[in-house]
Amino acid sequence: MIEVRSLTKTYGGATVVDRLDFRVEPGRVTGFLGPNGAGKSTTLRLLLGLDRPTSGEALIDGRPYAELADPLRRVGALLDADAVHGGRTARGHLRWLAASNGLSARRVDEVLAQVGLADAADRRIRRFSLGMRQRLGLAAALLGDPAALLLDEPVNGLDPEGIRWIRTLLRGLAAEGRAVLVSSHLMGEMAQTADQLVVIGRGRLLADTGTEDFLHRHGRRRVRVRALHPAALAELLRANGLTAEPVTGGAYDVAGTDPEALGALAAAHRVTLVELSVRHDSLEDAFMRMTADAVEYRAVTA
Ligand SMILES: Nc1ncnc2c1ncn2[C@@H]1O[C@H](COP(=O)(O)OP(=O)(O)OP(=O)(O)O)[C@@H](O)[C@H]1O
Repeated sequence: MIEVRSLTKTYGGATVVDRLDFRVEPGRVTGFLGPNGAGKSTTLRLLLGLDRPTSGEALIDGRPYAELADPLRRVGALLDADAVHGGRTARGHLRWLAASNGLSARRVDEVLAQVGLADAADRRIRRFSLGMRQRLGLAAALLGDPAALLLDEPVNGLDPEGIRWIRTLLRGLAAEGRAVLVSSHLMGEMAQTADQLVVIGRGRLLADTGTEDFLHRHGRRRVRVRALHPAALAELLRANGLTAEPVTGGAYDVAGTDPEALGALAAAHRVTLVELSVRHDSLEDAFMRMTADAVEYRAVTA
């Protein structure tokens, strides 16, 4: 199990990770989200013993990474897919990793097949596309058959087929009872992949909740309505004090009401509706709303 307790990291005077507490439970995919610079990579690096906490703890199975006797069997990680020697072949790279960690060479071919690289096993890594390097990084993470996985942006650079493949892989790994922590900027993807979301901003925990619950709490629910005569509808909404946002095609998204009430209102005023439906915010909308205050550098828009 992966756990951070009051984890804090400062660089110079800047607090990058600020008293962070969360756990990554087995059997679930936990999405690790936050704006650029929120501290996600730093947290993963602290968990993997690549940096030391200023205070607090980053634990794998109750111990700091450096104290694990057989780290590759406990936790697999993908931080930077380019951190490999380009002159090696995929098989050569994994064999070296297996040998230096006391793992069998047979396992190398298993993970190459698992990530779909069996046919490219003897090609030099420098000739690999980014997507292939991501797959190789995942193969390395899976080498020790670990109970926990820490993956930093694993879908970076993957095409839609690759993204779908990773989603299926991660869901399968969680279904096998592993704890999977995955950072990503692709909200649509996280909404489909993660059971749980840990959201941080400026190093602090903003949310640690189920994906459905997050959407329920931070996403808005609005009614999309479109009328045969948009001007008549706009006037009706205004006259009834309803907040309506115009969207494409002469439709409006209306807050603070439901389809039944809006339909009845339109009927009572003989406004003919041609569309009436409930719209839920996407995870991206909900995330943007909740992290708006925590964005370190917000783009200035005209
Ligand atoms: N070794 C370091 N020395 C000084 N500052 C650092 C160091 N590593 C990270 N930082 C700073 O810590 C902050 C958090 O960085 P981090 O990479 O953890 O964020 P992130 O959430 O992973 O961001 P992104 O989504 O952009 O990858 C940034 O402001 C970064 O500049």
